[in-house]
Amino acid sequence: MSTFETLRALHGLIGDALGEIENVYRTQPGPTGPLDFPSLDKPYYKTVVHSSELEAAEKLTSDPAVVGAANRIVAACAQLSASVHKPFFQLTDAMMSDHLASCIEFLEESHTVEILRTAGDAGMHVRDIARAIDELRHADEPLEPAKLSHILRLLATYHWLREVKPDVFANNRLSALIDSGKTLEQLRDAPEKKHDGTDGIAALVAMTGDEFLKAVAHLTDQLLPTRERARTLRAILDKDRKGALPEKYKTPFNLAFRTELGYFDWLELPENKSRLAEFGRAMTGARAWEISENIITAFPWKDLPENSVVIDVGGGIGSSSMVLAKAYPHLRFVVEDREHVVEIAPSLWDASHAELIKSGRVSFKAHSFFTPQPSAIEVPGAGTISAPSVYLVRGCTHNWPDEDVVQMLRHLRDAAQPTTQLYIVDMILPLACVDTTEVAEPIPGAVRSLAPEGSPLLANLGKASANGYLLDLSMIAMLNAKERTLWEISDLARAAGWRVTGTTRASGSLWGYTSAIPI
Ligand SMILES: C[S@@+](CC[C@H](N)C(=O)[O-])C[C@H]1O[C@@H](n2cnc3c(N)ncnc32)[C@H](O)[C@@H]1O
Repeated sequence: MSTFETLRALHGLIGDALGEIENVYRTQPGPTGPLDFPSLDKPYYKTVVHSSELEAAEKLTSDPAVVGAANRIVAACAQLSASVHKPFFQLTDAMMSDHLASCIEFLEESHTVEILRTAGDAGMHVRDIARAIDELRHADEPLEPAKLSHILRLLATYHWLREVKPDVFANNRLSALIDSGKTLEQLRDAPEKKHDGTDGIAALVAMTGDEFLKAVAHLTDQLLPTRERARTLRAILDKDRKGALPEKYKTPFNLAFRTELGYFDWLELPENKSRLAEFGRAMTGARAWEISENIITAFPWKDLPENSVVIDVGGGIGSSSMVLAKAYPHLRFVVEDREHVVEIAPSLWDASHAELIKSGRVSFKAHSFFTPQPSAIEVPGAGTISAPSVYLVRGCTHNWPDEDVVQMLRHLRDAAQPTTQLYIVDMILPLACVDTTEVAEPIPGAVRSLAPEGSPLLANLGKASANGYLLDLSMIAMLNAKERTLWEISDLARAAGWRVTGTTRASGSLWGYTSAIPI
């Protein structure tokens, strides 16, 4: 294929995929004609009541056909850009992409999205935005409107806001995503409650914009410790510490935050109290990586007998258990996590979930997954059981190095009955080429490529899947851990005494739902 033929094929893919999306919308007529795709210029606030037409249009964006076509568009556009953009501009865009993350962190931390919500489509002048930020933050030093306008313009350039007219900015569909839904009064009077009772997206921005961003910046320093720049940094840290310890800079996170503690231990320091609460909220926000209904249908929950017990291992504040408990009233959930987490978890749920906790359908228990499961578990409403029907391990294996994952799964295996199932939910990273890995035992659900047969797209859909590889690097930087391929997960499970029996992928994302049974 000549380059022009490849470019034309990518262009054709975009046109075809757009046609598929239009078809889905055309077959779902709204009250005044066919539904239109949600506009990038129009904010869609989750806490505001919308017209039934807008809501239907928004809902359709999660339709599997739409998600699939949208991913092909994103992949093809990125490949086209990379092909035709001057390489130097691609390079500088990439090398300074952290600026965009910093500006989005600023947007969240300064409550600019909530301020702009009050201004509506007409937007607000940067002078007034700066004044409003100062007021909300009880600032001693006024924020410079000139700097603010440059931050907001970078965001507008990347479609994260709109510059309506010179120095006047308004929210759009992307910025509205990080709206906490709180009023300005609430933010002024109790900023520490900004993320309480929210979908956690704003908390996810706070966590990734602070901890992840700073940690990843030290990746090369940590991996290539002898390079001169890294030596300078370490010399400063060692001086602070008065004598280096061999293990202290195990992760880029340790270098960035000048700590010898692992991330989770560090989160439990008294000075990180708000970060710990934010982490729990951010995990709720991380659910947006998958469509929340996916976990409801990804495993055969409905086939489990009445009063079956699911242990949500490393379940955090219970984000998955709450969704499942609402969907399956016949099941009982025990959320196990670290003591500090389960202590605060019940207080973080709003009234609509409190009943699940009060009735005992969802209970919390302090337990480290690196210690053996108890041989008898007291479950409210189900009595004493020796092993649950299911161990659910969501978003945990990616937090740990291989040997720790084997230990975690081995403890579950040791406590399991022959009928106990293990459900692992984490990203499953495809390769960037067609997967021709030769395996002794094929796994039902494994795929060789996510791209349409014969298309010039990367087998993992490139940019459309990039968030999985970005999260992978975040895990390396924060925790010396990683996201894994299906074969890596399967090998670790086997080493711990489990056999992977199948996997499915969330529509349009890299989230994978993997089932295993005791060997
Ligand atoms: C990425 S979060 C996932 C939380 C939850 N499963 C979810 O999907 O929202 C990882 C969880 O592992 C918990 N964790 C870390 N170390 C643990 C340990 N030794 N024992 C139990 N849980 C632990 C953390 O507190 C955190 O809640």
